[in-house]
Amino acid sequence: MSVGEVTNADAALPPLRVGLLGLGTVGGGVVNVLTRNAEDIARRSGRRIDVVHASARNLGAPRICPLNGILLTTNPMDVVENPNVDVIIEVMGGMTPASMLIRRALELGKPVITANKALIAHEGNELFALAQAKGTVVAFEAAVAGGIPIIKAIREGLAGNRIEWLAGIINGTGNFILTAMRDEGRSFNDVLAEAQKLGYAEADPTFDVEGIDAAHKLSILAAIAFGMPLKFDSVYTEGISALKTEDVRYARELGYQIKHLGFARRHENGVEMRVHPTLIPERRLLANVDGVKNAVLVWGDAVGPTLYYGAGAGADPTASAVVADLVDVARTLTADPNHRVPHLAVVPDQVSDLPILSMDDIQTGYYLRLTVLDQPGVLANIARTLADFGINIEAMIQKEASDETLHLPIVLLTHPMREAIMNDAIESLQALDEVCAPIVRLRVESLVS
Ligand SMILES: NC(=O)C1=CN([C@@H]2O[C@H](COP(=O)(O)OP(=O)(O)OC[C@H]3O[C@@H](n4cnc5c(N)ncnc54)[C@H](O)[C@@H]3O)[C@@H](O)[C@H]2O)C=CC1
Ligand SMILES: N[C@@H](CC=O)C(=O)O
Ligand code: NA
Repeated sequence: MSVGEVTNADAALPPLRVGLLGLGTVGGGVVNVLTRNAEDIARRSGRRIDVVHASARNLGAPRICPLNGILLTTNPMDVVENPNVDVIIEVMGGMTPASMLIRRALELGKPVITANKALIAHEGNELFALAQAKGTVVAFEAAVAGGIPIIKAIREGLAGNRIEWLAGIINGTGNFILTAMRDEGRSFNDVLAEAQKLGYAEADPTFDVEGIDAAHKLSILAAIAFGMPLKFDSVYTEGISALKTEDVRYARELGYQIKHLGFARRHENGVEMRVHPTLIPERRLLANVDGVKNAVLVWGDAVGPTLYYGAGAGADPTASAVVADLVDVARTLTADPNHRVPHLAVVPDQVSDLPILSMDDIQTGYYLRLTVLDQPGVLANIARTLADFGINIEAMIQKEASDETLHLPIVLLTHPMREAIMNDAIESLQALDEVCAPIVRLRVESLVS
């Protein structure tokens, strides 16, 4: 028998029959990967995996994948209810009707694989409990950082560690936009349109550019890293839409890249969770993650830092994660449900609610850009105001006034300080007579390797 043949696997078990909800970027990618790699996948699963039934809104729409042998419908519930479907893959997106369809599948005892981070972030706690009660599973590797196997890495590969913190570039569209704006000088809207064409963006791209998608993903990462329930509503969220190209330029002059970063850290008194544009020293690996690539840095007490890098969006990379979940499901379908890897990395009765720290209590360095009147004493006033709050300046650049208004930009980096104190300091700086435009504030992360 040649290496590619799967005679034994075929003989051992009947094919696993998959119902696919959604035939867009990810759904199409799943069919392509399952078709292209059918033999390898069967050898790993011990059986063939066939998509037998699929739903889409418009059956006449152009597809990126072949549809031979797949029964098609516009009604996703037909797929869920089909007794000849063993496993459901939900790659439609959105809350409704995805939530109702997944719940029905779980009620029927069918394992569900989903790429829907919005749904997991909002309803994961309930969905996991339902799956548990029905002796089945919700798998969601594709929901965080696309093709990077980060859920598996944290839940299984790092299971011996106390995870202290993690930091990640976890929105491919946002990173694609920031990179193209920086390297090609293209406009925000132009690059966003390209990300949409390439299938990277969410159906509502506000989710990408306002940080909501990254917040969904961060809440999932924090839950599995710290063994706590999903708490999407507690993630402090800022996007990239307000970011100015001059700040990207000034940050580079100071030796930093600006990335949209998600950060979660466990402290003695609670957990910090935030996503926002962040200055990262350019020598760090995370600062050099460009385009649609994502990366997640996880710090475990035993292993130290580990870094996971790869495509954060796109058809085949996301399908890679969905199909990996499918192989996991195929391998464990007949296993005792209590022997499966728990949804949130700890056994269900050990999931413990942890308090979430207010942004006032977090501590980072800051980048401030002040627009000031070009007159004597302005620098001294700024330095004195910051000193009044105990804030040290680490670096500064002062530019020429760019026009006859004599307004000039002053850019500062500060040492780490509590956010509440920095807020008060910014209010005082803003009140100075010489400061003539709203102060721009960005956060600086020096913790990341
Ligand atoms: N595109 C990407 O790179 C990634 C996407 N995801 C997630 O995967 C999911 C799917 O994303 P895409 O494939 O990009 O979306 P898409 O818009 O390309 O495809 C969605 C598919 O679902 C169908 N659909 C949507 N709503 C429906 C409804 N109410 N009834 C019947 N069919 C419906 C559409 O007809 C289409 O076939 C989303 O949850 C998204 O957040 C996750 C990781 C990466
Ligand atoms: N829109 C998302 C898709 C993957 O999760 C992104 O750009 O990261
Ligand atoms: Na992933």
